[in-house]
Amino acid sequence: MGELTVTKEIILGALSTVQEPDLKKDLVTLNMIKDIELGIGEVRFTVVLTTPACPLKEKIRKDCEDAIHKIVHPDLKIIINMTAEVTSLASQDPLIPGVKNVIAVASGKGGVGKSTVTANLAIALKNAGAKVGILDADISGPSIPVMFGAEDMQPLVQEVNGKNRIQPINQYGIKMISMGFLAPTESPVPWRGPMMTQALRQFFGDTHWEDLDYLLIDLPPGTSDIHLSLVQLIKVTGAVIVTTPQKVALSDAQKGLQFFKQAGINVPILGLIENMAYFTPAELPDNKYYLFGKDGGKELAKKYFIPFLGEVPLVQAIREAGDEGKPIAAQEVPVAKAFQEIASTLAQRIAIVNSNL
Ligand SMILES: Nc1ncnc2c1ncn2[C@@H]1O[C@H](COP(=O)(O)OP(=O)(O)OP(=O)(O)O)[C@@H](O)[C@H]1O
Repeated sequence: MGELTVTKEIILGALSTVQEPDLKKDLVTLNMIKDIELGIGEVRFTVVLTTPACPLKEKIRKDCEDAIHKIVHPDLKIIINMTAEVTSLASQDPLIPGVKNVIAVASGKGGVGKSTVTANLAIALKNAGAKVGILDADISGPSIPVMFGAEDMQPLVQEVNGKNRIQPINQYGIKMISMGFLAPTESPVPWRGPMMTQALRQFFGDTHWEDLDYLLIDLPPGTSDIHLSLVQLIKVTGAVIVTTPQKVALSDAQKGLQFFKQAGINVPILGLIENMAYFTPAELPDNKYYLFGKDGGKELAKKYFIPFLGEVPLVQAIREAGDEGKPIAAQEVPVAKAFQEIASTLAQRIAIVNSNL
């Protein structure tokens, strides 16, 4: 490569022309370039993405290569190590110091598949390499234990730093806590508001969550005392709204999202997911039947200027997987891809919200 002297500053100069497409700033300003090492005719460095689920990973890699080839030298060999460090809000909550992001998953109407979506998104984020937990905040009607085939499991209580802490259940790599692990589900306890708030506080503060990139909160349907307690107890990164496309569900979803948007609560809406968007029979995978109407979720997202995170079809396998206790995203089937894509888009949105754009 002749007389060329490449320095770290020259490499940084080239990389400062590469934009992070979502955050709209260059990689150097965003502090995403680490460990530059120069060798003979080659350069190595690390790009630290804001989430392992980043869908733009390959684009960013290619943009770095192109910038260096164009600005520094066309023949320089470039070895890039792509890693990720999930970002969090400026101050993490002292009640859960190791948890980077708290994501509320809400719906207006019951039965739209909020718990199913929570369970599958958790697994999809974990599959992408993130550390994920689920807090089942549906205190009086928990469904997470059944969906994870963990209804007979009981969390241990262990002393950590002189304090008794609940050890979350770990199933398929997801840490989780639910009232379903602690109280018998067949004899429903008549829960009152303050008791629920107390239980929720324990789920956050007395559970040994350790380090998590994303803690997903499966909220009860509607807007309840629990919703209010959640936003009062903890700093929530953002909320995801799950709806089905039919009118009754959409009008309830609207109420759900208005709850988070109201003054004094101000939780950013990360986006909307349309579940049961269309029916696809297993034997005719290319056929789509819009049983509940078409694009209702998309239109609602448009109306409220919130991102549309994606759609999940109504397929028998999703219901069966939930009933069998192994969410579909944990299985090697095509429909798992829908959750993987939504999880990437969601992770991207979280990074954007955290960068205060
Ligand atoms: N995309 C889907 N395809 C097929 N079945 C689904 C789908 N999404 C959810 N289901 C099924 O619908 C039922 C309700 O789902 P789920 O319990 O997740 O809803 P929910 O909104 O959390 O309900 P709740 O009112 O208890 O909060 C479950 O049997 C689940 O397996």
